[in-house]
Amino acid sequence: MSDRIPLMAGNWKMNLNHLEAIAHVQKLAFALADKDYEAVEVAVLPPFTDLRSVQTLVDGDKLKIKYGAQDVSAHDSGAYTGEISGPMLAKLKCAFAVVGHSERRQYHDETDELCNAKVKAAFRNDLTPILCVGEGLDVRKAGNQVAHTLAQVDGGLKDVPAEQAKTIVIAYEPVWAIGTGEVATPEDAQEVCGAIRGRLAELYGQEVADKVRIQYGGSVKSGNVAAIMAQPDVDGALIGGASLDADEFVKIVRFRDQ
Ligand SMILES: O=C(CO)COP(=O)(O)O
Repeated sequence: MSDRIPLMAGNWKMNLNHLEAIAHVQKLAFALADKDYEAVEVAVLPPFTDLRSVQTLVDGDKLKIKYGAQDVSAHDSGAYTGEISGPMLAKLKCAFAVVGHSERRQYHDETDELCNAKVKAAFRNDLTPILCVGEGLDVRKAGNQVAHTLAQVDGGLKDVPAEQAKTIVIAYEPVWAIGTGEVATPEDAQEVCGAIRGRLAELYGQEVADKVRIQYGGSVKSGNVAAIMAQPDVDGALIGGASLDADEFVKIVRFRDQ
């Protein structure tokens, strides 16, 4: 048994405006009890425009739920129209910043080099990066999922010191399993998550590798989360669609009861 505390994070993607966000977090707060937060770290990752409302609610009611952003600029300030900086997110007391989600890699051409700069920007601003990695269907069919994913881990962590690396969260999200209802089998998830931990051990030593939380993401639901979480190198889940349903998300948080 590892002493890594599972991280269940809801990636809302481009869903829920700030009023809906308040209602949703209130529902979660009402349903979740102290014992849930003791067993699992619970986080929501709303769109940028919701973050201030979520912060006000969490601060005002001293909620234990954490929150973060779905992206962060590689730059801390300046002429970067449309970007949101690490200092801005830190000022809103975000705990996390997602980096390199496959939808950003795919639709915004984000490279490993840019993801690396974003990981560093997150660390520079005391945000925990959730670095997303994972292969597409072609790569999976060719059996190259491990090599492909490890190259993304190498790229994202380039020149990141061990002191920082030990606090990163890595999310393995096979692209073919995202929003498709097609879940990787628990064995598929373990194969790649185990390989990621092995690579972290090569890069930073076993002690660091044992501290890093590795999430699985891709069509996670209350019905499949327990089997995935039973894998030794899976330390949480990054949940898209199912995180928009408060009851379902709470069930996922309580994966041990499923
Ligand atoms: O991309 C994901 C989370 O970041 C997964 O999305 P789904 O849970 O909707 O498949």
